[in-house]
Amino acid sequence: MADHATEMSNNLKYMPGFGNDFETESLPGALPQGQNSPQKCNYGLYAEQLSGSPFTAPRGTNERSWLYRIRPSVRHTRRFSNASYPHWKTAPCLDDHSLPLGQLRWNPLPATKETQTFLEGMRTMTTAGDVLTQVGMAAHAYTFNADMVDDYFFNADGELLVVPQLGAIRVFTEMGIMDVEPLEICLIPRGMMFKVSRIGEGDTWRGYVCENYGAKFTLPDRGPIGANCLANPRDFKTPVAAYEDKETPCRVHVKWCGKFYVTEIGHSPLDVVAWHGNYTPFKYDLRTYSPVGAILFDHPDPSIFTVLTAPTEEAGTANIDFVIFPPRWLVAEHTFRPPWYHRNIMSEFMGLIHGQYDAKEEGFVPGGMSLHNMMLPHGPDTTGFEKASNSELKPVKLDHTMAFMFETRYPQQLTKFAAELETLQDNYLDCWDGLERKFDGTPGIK
Ligand SMILES: O=C(O)Cc1cc(O)ccc1O
Ligand SMILES: [Fe+2]
Repeated sequence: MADHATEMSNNLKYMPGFGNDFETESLPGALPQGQNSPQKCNYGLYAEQLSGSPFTAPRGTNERSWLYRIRPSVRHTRRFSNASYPHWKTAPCLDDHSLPLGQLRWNPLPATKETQTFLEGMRTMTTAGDVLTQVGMAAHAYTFNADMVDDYFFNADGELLVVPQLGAIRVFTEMGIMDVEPLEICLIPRGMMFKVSRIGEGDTWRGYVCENYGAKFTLPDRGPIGANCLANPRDFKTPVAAYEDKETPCRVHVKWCGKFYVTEIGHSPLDVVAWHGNYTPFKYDLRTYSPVGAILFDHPDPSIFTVLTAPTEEAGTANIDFVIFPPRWLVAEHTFRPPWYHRNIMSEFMGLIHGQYDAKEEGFVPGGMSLHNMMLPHGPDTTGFEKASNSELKPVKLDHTMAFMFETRYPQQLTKFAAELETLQDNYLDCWDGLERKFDGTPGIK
């Protein structure tokens, strides 16, 4: 398969379902039947287990896959040397910078000037928690303009939730290939080797990544909503097995407890011919999310738009919620329809994939980012407030919009890069300037 694809491939096959036990082989008979570890595997393949949960995790959260590959992965990680990706930071990271506390918003990362790959183009905006105790997350933004051809990567520190915003990407993992375009997301499990290449033409490919150090992302419970709507399991797509049979010099890059290493090998590590199991990458089309909302009055909490949640031991207190704000009908009567003004114990990192966000029609642009950290007040800008307080409340389709939030229980620490980024908006706070006192002590609608 060529590294630079001109368009998303219709030939790639995916298997539907969230957390299913899948099986797939790219050569007939490559997958052993009835057992995991035959004395000798067909085609001379090596059998290898990849564990995404402790062996003893309860059945409902126990995840592992069996990979049948040309070489065992001990042959893919020979003698590491130190490597450096200075812009990819890991918690705890209390970078020294002089930006005081505040609500923050950025325009998109500037386009890449040098040639760089997905790995080289990763820029950490915030970190939270502590990778050494497998708690917390990092919010990254990326730009890149070159394919990873003979360069491969795995992240031992957490799974990666990739949210392309500009340009489609091909993610070739050990377990198969996913083509992912803006308005789709994909998840690369912790420890899984992969490379990313560009799809289509362009100057810059751009997006966001949430690195989850904690328990894996899963579907939120629906409670009284019942068995359907929100993110439906069948819309999650896991790739079928695909492999590269390539005997050329390659490099495997690793991130492990915040440090980077690289190893030189003479072949591709993406050599899995068949696999079965439930520890897998997947992609998901955000357009298949079925939102449920207020159908009479008031603005519900954004948790109704949770696509995936990464839980902690404390009930209802997520390490990360991945929340989207998709197109939807607004029908609530006698209601201020956009988000209310609020302060939140959770910390909110937001991005805009496409269109406009209803609380901030100006200033929050596609590819942009905002950070409303623990307990910092925020809400609609003055224009949004005036518009929503005075508009006729007929049913309105909120269209051409797709914002998202990485919301974490842990305060998000700004990196020096984010604090000094040239696209930081100095005047963000001005968006609330016009919210003047209306109260004059007399009753009545003002
Ligand atoms: O702050 C934001 O824009 C995100 C958000 C949206 C919403 O509808 C309610 C709460 C909330 O934090
Ligand atoms: Fe908020």
